Amino acid sequence: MAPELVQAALKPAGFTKPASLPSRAYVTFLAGNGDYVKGVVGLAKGLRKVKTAYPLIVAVLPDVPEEHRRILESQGCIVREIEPVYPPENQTQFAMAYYVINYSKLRIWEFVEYSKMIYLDGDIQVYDNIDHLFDLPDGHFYAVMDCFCEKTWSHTPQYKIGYCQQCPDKVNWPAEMGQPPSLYFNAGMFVFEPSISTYHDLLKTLKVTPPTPFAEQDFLNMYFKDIYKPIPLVYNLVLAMLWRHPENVELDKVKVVHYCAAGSKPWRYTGKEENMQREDIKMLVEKWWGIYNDESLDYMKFVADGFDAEPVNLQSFIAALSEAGAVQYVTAPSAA
Ligand SMILES: O=c1ccn([C@@H]2O[C@H](COP(=O)(O)OP(=O)(O)O)[C@@H](O)[C@H]2O)c(=O)[nH]1
Ligand SMILES: OC[C@H]1O[C@H](O[C@@H]2[C@@H](O)[C@H](O)[C@@H](O)[C@H](O)[C@@H]2O)[C@H](O)[C@@H](O)[C@H]1O
Ligand SMILES: [Mn+2]
Repeated sequence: MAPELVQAALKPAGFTKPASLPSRAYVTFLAGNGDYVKGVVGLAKGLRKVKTAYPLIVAVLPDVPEEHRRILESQGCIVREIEPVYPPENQTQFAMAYYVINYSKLRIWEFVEYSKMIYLDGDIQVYDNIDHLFDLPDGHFYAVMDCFCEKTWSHTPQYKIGYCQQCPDKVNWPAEMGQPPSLYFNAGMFVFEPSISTYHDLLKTLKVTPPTPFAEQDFLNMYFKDIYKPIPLVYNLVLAMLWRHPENVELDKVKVVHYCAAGSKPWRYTGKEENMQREDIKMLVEKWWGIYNDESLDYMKFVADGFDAEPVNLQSFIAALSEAGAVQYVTAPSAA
């Protein structure tokens, strides 16, 4: 079989990459037995639609039921159970009470079989291929800058004076308040390098860090402050930007949408909350459902379609693999 067919057949139809390629993967986090599993299924199908070359790992807490794990595996995800991570005893009022479970995201630094990973919240959708982010130089923490203008920030000095890093010239940071806040990222999407030493240091540092309203997002911003590098907003559109900083948004260029605004989770969307009747919000929610409901993106269908298109004689296929110098391939589920 022609080598180019071998390559085509090896595209994202569930084959792991030869050991020689750097091991990279997308990773998301799932907790509870509720409806966030729909978000993760949507994410897996969205990554498949944009033809990512990498798998999607789902770090699940023990409370994620077997049935949800099976659903994710049937969508080509690699499911890995993690233990919860709790912050030190505290009286903190988290911006959202459930944020306390988000510290468990820290376990993904332990996934050292991968040299580089892109973390994506389960309420994120990827509409354009972003695999090129894996090629960003090592040694930094890449993420998109957040916005401080939503009520969820009303506890902060910047909110109180109307300062936001998205428009730093609108309200100047008063000298009497010292230095303006360091650049602050949204922790719903980031590019990072798993490392056992960083993992242990994260957990050790957490033990002595009083929790704050944005939980692990605040903690990660503090921890990675010196190596944080902002990446363009197209890689994580925090929906509030649409009404808080429309001048910073070119919606047709956005590659990743983060459905984090109150009422915007597509699988729970009612349209009743503030801003949820906006045309752009309704379009983005519909776009998310279009992928979630697209059966051609279901893993088994996608793989079957991929092979049906080229009736492949398995023996000649394996012979062609060895001809092409390919190492022993093992089929492994992947979101791709
Ligand atoms: O009940 C929950 C709450 C949160 N999450 C995970 O934790 C992430 C962060 O929570 P969320 O996205 O709701 O925070 P937001 O970005 O909306 O502040 C989610 O995307 C999910 O991946 C989950 O799996 N189950
Ligand atoms: O646990 C804290 C969470 O903090 C962040 O969500 C916030 C933040 O984006 C605010 O800026 C918005 O105002 C707010 O709506 C939104 O929920 C992350 O998206 C999420 O992954 C997680 O880290
Ligand atoms: Mn989120």
